[in-house]
Amino acid sequence: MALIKLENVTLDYPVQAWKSDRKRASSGEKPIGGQLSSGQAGQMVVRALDQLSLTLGPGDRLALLGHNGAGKSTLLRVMAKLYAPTHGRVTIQGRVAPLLNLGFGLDMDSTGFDNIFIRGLFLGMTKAELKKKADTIAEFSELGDFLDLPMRTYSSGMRARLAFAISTHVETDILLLDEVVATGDARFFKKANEKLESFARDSKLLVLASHSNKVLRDLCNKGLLLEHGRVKAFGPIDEVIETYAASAGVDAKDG
Ligand SMILES: Nc1ncnc2c1ncn2[C@@H]1O[C@H](COP(=O)(O)OP(=O)(O)OP(=O)(O)O)[C@@H](O)[C@H]1O
Repeated sequence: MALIKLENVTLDYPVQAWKSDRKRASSGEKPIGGQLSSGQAGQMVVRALDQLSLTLGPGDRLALLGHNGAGKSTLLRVMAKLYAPTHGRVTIQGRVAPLLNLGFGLDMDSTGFDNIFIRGLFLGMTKAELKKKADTIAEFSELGDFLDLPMRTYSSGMRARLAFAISTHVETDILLLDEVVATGDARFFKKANEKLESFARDSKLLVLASHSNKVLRDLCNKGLLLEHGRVKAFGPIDEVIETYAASAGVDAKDG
């Protein structure tokens, strides 16, 4: 069973009050960031998510779209239960594997192979499960002898491969991805796509944030367009990409 239900979810980040007399060029009509305002007791906040409601079930593959700072990563973190909402309710049913930050649950001084166990345990796998799957994960990553070297010697694409290989071999119902799939090289990207497609075919639930329309079109069937933390559009992926492109004044075929 995979379910994500958000009811009127608002998330405020408290920030240090700032004071500046400096004149800055305004962003004009171009949307950027969440909403800056003063919250309770005059504390300044960035409202990253504003009264967001959404229900996703098995087979839903949701793309998160929107300008820089629209709230995509924050929404993924709320779905991963890393952040509790300031207001509203979040209901998650099923096991969740978040792949949001490539450093998360990885130890840079340990080898790639040891990190399969470190991150696997972090994602809720048991030692017995990991013993069975470690070789398959290692093979999927195609890192070969590099698996015996400390992870700090890896390029970001190599780290992404390993983190992706581990997260997608966990027995999970919900996969949350932030940009990372685009990190590997072209061939690994294709393989990663196929893995995600088979994941989605098994009626699992996928939520993915990316600025690449191609990635979103290939992997997702629904889109959610955020603007300053609010839902601007929700529906079939192609329609939402069109809406976003029209509002940003670019061609939907780009990117
Ligand atoms: N730790 C934090 N403390 C304060 N404000 C934050 C923090 N993290 C994010 N924000 C603010 O919340 C808003 C939403 O940020 P978020 O990272 O969710 O956007 P995003 O849509 O993922 O952006 P991008 O496409 O640039 O990655 C932004 O205005 C950002 O400045």
